[in-house]
Amino acid sequence: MLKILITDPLHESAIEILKEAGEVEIATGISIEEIKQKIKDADALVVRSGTTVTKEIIDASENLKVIARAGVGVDNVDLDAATEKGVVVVNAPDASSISVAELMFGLMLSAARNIPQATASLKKGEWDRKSFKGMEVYAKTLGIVGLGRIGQQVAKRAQAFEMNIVAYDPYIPENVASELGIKLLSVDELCAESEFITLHVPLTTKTKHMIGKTQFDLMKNNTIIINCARGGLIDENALYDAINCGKVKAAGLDVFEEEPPTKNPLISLNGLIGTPHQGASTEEAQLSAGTIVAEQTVKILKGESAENVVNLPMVPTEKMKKLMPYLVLAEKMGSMSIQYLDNSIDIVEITYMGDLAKEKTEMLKRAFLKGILSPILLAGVNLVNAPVIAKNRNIRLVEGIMAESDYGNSIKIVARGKNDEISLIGSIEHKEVVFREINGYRMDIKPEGTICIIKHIDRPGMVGKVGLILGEHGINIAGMQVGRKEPGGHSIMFLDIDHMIPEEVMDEIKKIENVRAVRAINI
Ligand SMILES: NC(=O)C1=CN([C@@H]2O[C@H](COP(=O)(O)OP(=O)(O)OC[C@H]3O[C@@H](n4cnc5c(N)ncnc54)[C@H](O)[C@@H]3O)[C@@H](O)[C@H]2O)C=CC1
Ligand SMILES: O=C(O)C(=O)COP(=O)(O)O
Repeated sequence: MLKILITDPLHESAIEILKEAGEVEIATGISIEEIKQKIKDADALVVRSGTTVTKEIIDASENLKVIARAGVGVDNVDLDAATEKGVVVVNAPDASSISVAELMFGLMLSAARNIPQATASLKKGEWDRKSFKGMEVYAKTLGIVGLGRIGQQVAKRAQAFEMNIVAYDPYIPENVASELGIKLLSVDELCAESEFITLHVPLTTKTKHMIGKTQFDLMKNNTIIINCARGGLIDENALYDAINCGKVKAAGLDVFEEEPPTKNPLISLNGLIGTPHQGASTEEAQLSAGTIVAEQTVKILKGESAENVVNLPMVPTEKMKKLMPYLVLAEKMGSMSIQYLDNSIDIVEITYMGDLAKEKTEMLKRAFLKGILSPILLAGVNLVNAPVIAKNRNIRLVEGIMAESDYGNSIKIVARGKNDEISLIGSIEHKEVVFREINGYRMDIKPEGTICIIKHIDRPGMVGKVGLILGEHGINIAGMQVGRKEPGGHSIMFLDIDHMIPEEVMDEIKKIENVRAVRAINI
């Protein structure tokens, strides 16, 4: 009999579906040590956001085949550890979009009209009609950060309130925004123009604290900010100060950097209203998320394929084994391209060179697209769905082959965004991915961890100036390469560094004379 372990509250209908596939054990609110014990002989683990599925937990399992996340964000599941162990991870990416969008309006209207404070006063027996004067949302500007599934649902509903909608999402094609009647802005412009701001991006190294002191300083007085995505998107200390000084009239938070927010000073502020991570907690969303992942779990346990697979642990065929290092190469090239351009990609030319020109390259194309999409969509992109998601995001891909190459079996890509382009040639050396050319500069880079790319004019002392700034901030440089085409011309500097570079340090480097652009890339 198969064993299915459930460690977070799940909809009854989902439990019923799972019972048909095996013996179900429901153990919510248990410690990591208890999960490690219980998972030993489990075939499936079903969670929501309450359980952090660490490598330690995954490694403690002996039979585990599937981890099901009954919701959207898989940031609580160690995907690499699952893939390494051959465990499939599934989620339900669309199930709660409408519920989250509706909660955002609940919080927005509550904040605008002081509904929670007025209710509390009423319950105390008071009849205070003066203290809770609010503001209309009609004709006000709503700034939506992240125009994905939830952001678009929010936009549609905001139109009914006749709000003026602007958005920040550099990776969304302009026509998607214009069809929704939305003006795309930079995040700083959005902060300066909006009366209401709502966040709908995933938490990544790039989005962490994307709303901090600089953005609060740009806001109008009495801005209302709503966060139903992830706590870490807002610098909570900066929000505390912004509420206290009147920049922010009210914040409506469903999510917090640390949950539950027991020691969070924000909670005591009158300008803070909130809910305990309730975005997906509706009958409809839970029924949908629960049954979707339960059905997927049953399919995987039966050895069938499922639709919402987040990772793709494959048992490679002999042919695939040969291509495997090139799949990693293609994915890293995709990841590098999107992070370098930091904007939507319109067209990619991909050329398979050397013996790769004779291979079936469909999987390489898919791996490249997965590389482009994963840094911005975080979860839910895999080799199966990457081409469809890319098509929906208007990414055009042109493939070609070339028998001759300076680097043997290698891949060349040229990716064009709105304002810039990148070309890369990569190959495999001693089983490792190596980037051999970047924008026509010969290089020898093993793309791993954090890379800082600096475009500059070739002048004496550039390396020293950059090194000094990084050193002053305690950032260690593990390796460095500089490429130039001719003395005194355009150059490119690659730094292999130990940590992600904070935004303010990037800004300092940007200010060095003759520096043209700075990018921090995480691979
Ligand atoms: N409060 C709750 O209970 C729930 C919260 N969520 C959270 O909501 C968030 C959004 O979910 P979805 O809309 O389904 O995701 P999605 O993947 O459909 O959309 C995210 C959008 O963010 C954009 N984006 C990525 N990086 C960006 C950046 N650096 N700057 C600006 N835009 C960027 C992407 O291009 C994409 O359009 C996720 O973090 C998810 O975990 C989801 C469900 C329930
Ligand atoms: O689906 C998500 O990303 C959520 O944040 C919802 O989390 P939950 O399933 O309610 O614990």
